[in-house]
Amino acid sequence: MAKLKLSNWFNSNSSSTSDAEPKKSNRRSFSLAVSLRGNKDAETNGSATTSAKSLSGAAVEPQSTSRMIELAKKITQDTEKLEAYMKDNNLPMPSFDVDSPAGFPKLPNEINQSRKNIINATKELGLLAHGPRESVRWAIWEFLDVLALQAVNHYGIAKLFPADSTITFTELQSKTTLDPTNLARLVRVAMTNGIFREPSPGVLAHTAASRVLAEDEDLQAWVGFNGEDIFPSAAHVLDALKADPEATSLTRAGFQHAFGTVDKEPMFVTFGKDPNRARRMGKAMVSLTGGEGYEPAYFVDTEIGGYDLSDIDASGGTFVDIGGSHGFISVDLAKKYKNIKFVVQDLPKTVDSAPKPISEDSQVAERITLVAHDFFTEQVTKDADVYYFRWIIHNYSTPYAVKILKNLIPALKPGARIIINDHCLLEPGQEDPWDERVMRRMDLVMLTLLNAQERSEAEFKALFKAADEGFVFKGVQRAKGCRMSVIEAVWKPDEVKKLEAVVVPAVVAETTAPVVEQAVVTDAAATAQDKDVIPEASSEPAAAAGEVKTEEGK
Ligand SMILES: C[S@@+](CC[C@H](N)C(=O)[O-])C[C@H]1O[C@@H](n2cnc3c(N)ncnc32)[C@H](O)[C@@H]1O
Repeated sequence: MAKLKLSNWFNSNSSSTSDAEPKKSNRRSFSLAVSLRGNKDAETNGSATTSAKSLSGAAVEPQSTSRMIELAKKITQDTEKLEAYMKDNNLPMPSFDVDSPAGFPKLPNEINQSRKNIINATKELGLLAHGPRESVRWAIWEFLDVLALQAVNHYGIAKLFPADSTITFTELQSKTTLDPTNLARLVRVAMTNGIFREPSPGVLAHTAASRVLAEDEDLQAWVGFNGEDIFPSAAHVLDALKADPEATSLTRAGFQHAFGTVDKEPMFVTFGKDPNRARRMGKAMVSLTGGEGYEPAYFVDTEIGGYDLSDIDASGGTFVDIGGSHGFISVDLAKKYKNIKFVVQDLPKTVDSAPKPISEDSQVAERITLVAHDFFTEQVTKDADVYYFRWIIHNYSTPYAVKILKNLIPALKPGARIIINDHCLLEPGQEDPWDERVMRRMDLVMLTLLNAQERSEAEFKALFKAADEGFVFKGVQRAKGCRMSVIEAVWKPDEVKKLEAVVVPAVVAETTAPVVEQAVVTDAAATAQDKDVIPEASSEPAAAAGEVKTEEGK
């Protein structure tokens, strides 16, 4: 196998870039380079160059039928399977009609797989039918779909007329500040995505999609947060990357460049000053976590692959839900496990606004304690059995994430488990294509808003190692159908002492993992040079607003 030096990759990449600014060692590039090297090796092995490839990059067996026909057949087979299931179970067929259901019911795994196959194969077939040049030409116009949906949602157009009636554009515009022409232009683009229809010229009617947008407040918040907070921020990511190629600062992401807050405050602080915006983001998160692949049951319910806490239950142990919001995961866990004690930690405002009691079931409520705690300070709940982070670590670039883990150490007893519940990225092409699209887009959302990131298993492993060698990485597990993974380490400070006693030969193995780990250790060491210094403690008002205080208010 040909050996490729990382430096060659960086050089060849940088020579092809049009931006001439000097390139600093980019912390994220190490893991990317590892992926690139892996793919390149596969290609030089010859396997990938001799046969056709699927959209995910997997080699497709050479066949007499073309890839297009193969995909078309697959679409037919899987659609027939889905339709047969729907008919057999007296379920309504998917349709754009206004009275069609807003989504599918929970489908058996096999049928849901057919549904995913249809989504993936139609995407791939569409790209092939467009051809490369046309695909690229029109891919960049997807922002105009976003623009139309952003405007439709902003003006609440779907809510302006009843689902079972029609309205003329002229009448509709009298209910908005838009003029009829501009209203029609925006709505007609949304119509190309199945949102509204125009049964006769100048007359608007609902579809199932416009109706659900009118009815589902969490979905409105999701579209609003994405359209009005993330979309403008995304348009400024290039500015952010040019100014700070390392992209680790919480106050220099695309968000700050878009909203004029560079070096002033992290996004959560901005939101903390604007209750409407903060509320919209909160509701958007409800919409996301209620969506397919993110349901809490995937962590709680062991029958569908959830995490087993029965040994902690048997010993009446303690589970700490750090940044646990209003404790909904702990409530669900407390219903299942009757002996575990739960501590839900969050910032003071969040703790104060939690429902009281936290559950109607007193056996559940009496075992859950809510505590105001800032995870950028030393952990206050000592000797617990599990320290759990759900949707927390992906909000932070490596220097911050390392700091959060380090803050646990004074509280940890040997054997304590640290569980991160986040996306865990696979190598490109190994994920279901639909899931991969969602997860990789989420990675860019993290970059856009927070200069943060989703991580691979190697990156999580390196994160724990950079925090302390006493965190022994246990691995990653993931329930089928869930996009989130459970990433686990165990605190074993004695292992470090044992390791220190062993003389390690000075041989650098040619595996990829140490390259990534090296990169992250460098991260931690470089922290002190950052203008965005990791705080020792995050005090009010920054902490109350959901984020960290940094040097000079940055
Ligand atoms: C993305 S939400 C995740 C909430 C919950 N774990 C879940 O799975 O939905 C991030 C949570 O972290 C909390 N948070 C943000 N900064 C914090 C800090 N410095 N210390 C403690 N909690 C914090 C927020 O208030 C919020 O509840």
